[in-house]
Amino acid sequence: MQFAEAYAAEDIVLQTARNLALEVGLSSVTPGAGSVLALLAAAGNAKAVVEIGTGTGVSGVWLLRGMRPDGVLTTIDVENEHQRIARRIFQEAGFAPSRTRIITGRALDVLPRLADGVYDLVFVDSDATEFGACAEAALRLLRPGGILIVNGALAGGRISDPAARDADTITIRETVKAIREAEHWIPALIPAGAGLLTAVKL
Ligand SMILES: C[S@@+](CC[C@H](N)C(=O)[O-])C[C@H]1O[C@@H](n2cnc3c(N)ncnc32)[C@H](O)[C@@H]1O
Repeated sequence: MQFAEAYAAEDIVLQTARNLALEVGLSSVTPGAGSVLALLAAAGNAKAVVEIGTGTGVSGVWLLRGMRPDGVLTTIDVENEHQRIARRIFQEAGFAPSRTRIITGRALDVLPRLADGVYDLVFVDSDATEFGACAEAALRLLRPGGILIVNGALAGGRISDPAARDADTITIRETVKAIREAEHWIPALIPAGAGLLTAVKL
């Protein structure tokens, strides 16, 4: 696992974004998880991507690096201050402002305003108690063949501990189960970083 994380080398821009996240008390996707985001964005030839939980832009930069050169990342966060940092990071990473659509607001208020069936990838990395609702929204937003990725799917190692009954773990457990059982998803749980629940929409 350590080797896999170290294999995904991060440049100075990503290191800066990661350090700024720590300064404001935020977690970011690990380098290993980030490299999976770039891989899946590239494999899906992603042009239109939705990210829920901009943070300071670590995952956004990884996604943009995997997306098509004309792709647009729509990224949502409730905290304007986090997005202010992310905007600077995207610029420092060399992405034109036209490559990002940065929307400030609560995910469940913003997602209904986004168009149906036109997105290639939806990445969820915000409030765990809303993961189920975000996954449902993703089903509407994604085109057939589009990819859903939910970060934090291992619930900090608590996912398989039946004694863990906190709200976050319960929602994550229910979301992981619902996606495995639904006929419209082809799922895989990738144990990179905090765990990436990944599913392709049929
Ligand atoms: C773990 S951080 C995201 C890190 C980012 N994806 C990265 O790897 O660089 C979670 C972010 O979700 C935001 N957030 C929390 N609840 C939210 C909600 N209901 N709607 C939108 N954003 C939310 C927080 O403000 C925070 O910036």
